[in-house]
Parts: sequence; C-alpha cells; structure tokens
Amino acid sequence: MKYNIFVDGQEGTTGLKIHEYLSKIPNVEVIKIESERRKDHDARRAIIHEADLVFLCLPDSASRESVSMVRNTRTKIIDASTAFRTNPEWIYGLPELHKDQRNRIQHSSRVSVPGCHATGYILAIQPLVAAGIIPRDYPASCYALTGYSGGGKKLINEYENSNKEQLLAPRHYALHLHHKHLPEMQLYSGLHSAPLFTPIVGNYYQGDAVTIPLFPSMFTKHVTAKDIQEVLAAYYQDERFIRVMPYESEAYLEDGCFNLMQCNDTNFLDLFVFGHEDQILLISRFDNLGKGASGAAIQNMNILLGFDEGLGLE
Ligand SMILES: NC(=O)C1=CN([C@@H]2O[C@H](COP(=O)(O)OP(=O)(O)OC[C@H]3O[C@@H](n4cnc5c(N)ncnc54)[C@H](OP(=O)(O)O)[C@@H]3O)[C@@H](O)[C@H]2O)C=CC1
Ligand SMILES: CC(=O)N[C@@H](CCC(=O)OP(=O)(O)O)C(=O)O
Repeated sequence: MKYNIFVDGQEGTTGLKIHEYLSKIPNVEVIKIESERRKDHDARRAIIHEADLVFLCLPDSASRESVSMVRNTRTKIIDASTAFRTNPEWIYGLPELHKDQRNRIQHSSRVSVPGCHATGYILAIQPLVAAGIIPRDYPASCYALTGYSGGGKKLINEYENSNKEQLLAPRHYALHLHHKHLPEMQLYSGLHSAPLFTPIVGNYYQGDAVTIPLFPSMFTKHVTAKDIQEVLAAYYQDERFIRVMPYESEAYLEDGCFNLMQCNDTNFLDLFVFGHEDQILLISRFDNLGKGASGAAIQNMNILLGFDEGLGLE
C-alpha cells in the first residue's frame, strides 16, 4: 500500500529537507500543490484531504490554520512548528523521551515535532531528573550554538545575501529570556521551571550543540561526571539515534576543541559528559535540520505508519 503524503510549506527550509528524505522512502506517494497556489486556503484544504499524512512546515499561525481545515479522522498530521508542542491533545514527537512515548506516537494522529534546542536539552537532562539525581527544583541553565538554517529562509537569506559585518561573529539572541522553546523545555524535562536559556547563532549553515552546566553539590545524590555518563548510556542503550559518548570524551575533540558539525546530515544526537567531582558539563550535538527538525519529522512518520523507524534516515 502507498500512502499519500503532503508537505504544507513545501518550499521552506524544513519542507524541502523533508522532501529529500521522502524521495528515499518507498511506499509513499508525495503529492504537491502548484507553487503559485501554495498559500491558497482552498487549494491547501483540498490537498490536505487527499493525504493520509500531512507535514506542516509553516509558521505557527499557518499551522493552526491548516489543522483547523481538517474535516476527516483519517489524515494524520506531523507539525514542525511551535504551535502544539505543549498541547495535551497532541503527542510530543520525541520517541526517546520515555519508554512508552514511541507507543503513544504510533497510536496518535497528531504529533508535534520538538524544537531543535529543546530536543538537545530534554534528551540530556530528563533521564537525570527521572532517576532522582537532579532535584525537580534545580535552577538549570543552558546555551546553544546553532547554524543559521535554524532561522528558516529569512535568516538564511540574511546570512547568505548581505555583507553585514556583524554576521561574521556568533550572535546571542532571544536575550529577552523568553525563547519559544522554553515551555516544552520545562514541561518535558521534569523540572519545575524552565532553564535560563541563551541561544547563539553562528556564521555556518547547520549543526547545533546545546550545553548544560551542572553543579553536583546541588544534586540529591552524590554522583560524579562518570556516574552521569553511565546513567545516560544505560537510559539510551536501545536507542539507535542517541549515542552516549564514552566518559573520556576528550578523545572526540579535534585540536582540543569540540566539532559541533559532526552529526550534520544524519539523524543522530550525540551526548557528551565532561567534568569531574565538582562540575559537570553535558553537551548534546545534532543537526538542527536532522534530529532537530526534518529528520525527527520523518522518524515520527515512520513510527506512525508502522515503517522501520530509520527508513530514509541512515
Ligand atoms: N529551520 C529549522 O531548523 C527548524 C524549523 N522549524 C519550524 O518549522 C516551521 C517551518 O520553518 P522553516 O522551514 O525553517 O521556515 P521557512 O521560512 O524556511 O519556510 C516556511 C514556509 O512556509 C511558507 N508559508 C508561510 N506562510 C504560509 C501560509 N499561510 N500558507 C502556506 N505556506 C506558508 C513559506 O512560504 P514562502 O516560500 O513564500 O516563503 C515558506 O515556504 C516553523 O514553524 C519553524 O519554527 C522547526 C525545527 C527546526
Ligand atoms: C537560529 C534560529 O533562529 N533558530 C531557531 C530555532 C529553530 C527551531 O528548531 O525551532 P522551532 O522548531 O521552534 O522553529 C530559534 O532559535 O528560534
């Protein structure tokens, strides 16, 4: 059986990347809207109803509009936007979150794809909260370094077609400290509050590293950096896309420095634990367009349609 798949937002960054993945997957028939009608309400509604599964790769408002158009119970939706990530009627599309999350995704028809930075943060910290190591009232903080493709067509255009000198250096943003990923970071980490989060965008296309400092003196149990690595390695031992790096992660540095582009063009997320008795540093490394967006969307589709989870992704 072939499934009809439609990507609403087919000409955006996430949408184009999803099409690349879909071209490698059998048993799917990609249906498209004529380019000049891609924002036409009636045309979108008609094609959404022809589809068995729709990816929404749109700004939040347009995503909400597409969802409100659906009048059948058959069409499954995977939304890449921020619109539904903490909505209890939707399932958070992070299969590695808990033991039953994959099953919940499989039996749902509304799945939201996690935000890129949120993916890195939650996968690093949630198992440690669940294990009772990090107390739920821990005042977490983190920063992320990301490529400019994370900002979609507008930011890509700014970096690639302007000569502004300030684009040469990495730039902090969301300094109002209300980044749009904070609600999902809070909800799915298990902590009572959101982290103090500062993202930084650099002058390169893709690759994200979310870095979380931890102070074991504030933990409920006495643990070292090595213990943390072991807890994470055990938690993700059966996960094909989450690779917990050995504790002696210095071996993975190049010239003493961290290469945050090494998961690019893959769906892998690598977890690193650095530190010693007194201070711990977690780093999640992944492709913001892979496990941070389009790769994760395809992984969710594979689960929803009962395909092998890695189809098209490896
Ligand atoms: N880039 C990334 O790394 C990630 C992005 N996301 C999320 O995915 C979604 C898409 O992001 P991204 O692909 O980066 O954004 P882009 O700006 O690259 O693409 C968005 C697309 O949506 C189209 N669009 C806008 N309004 C409408 C509308 N009313 N009807 C139909 N199409 C519309 C745009 O059309 P036009 O071609 O005319 O511009 C564009 O093609 C966003 O919600 C974003 O937050 C999620 C994770 C990561
Ligand atoms: C560089 C840049 O602007 N990045 C985006 C993240 C994109 C992403 O993954 O988040 P969404 O899925 O929520 O869009 C940002 O931080 O807002």
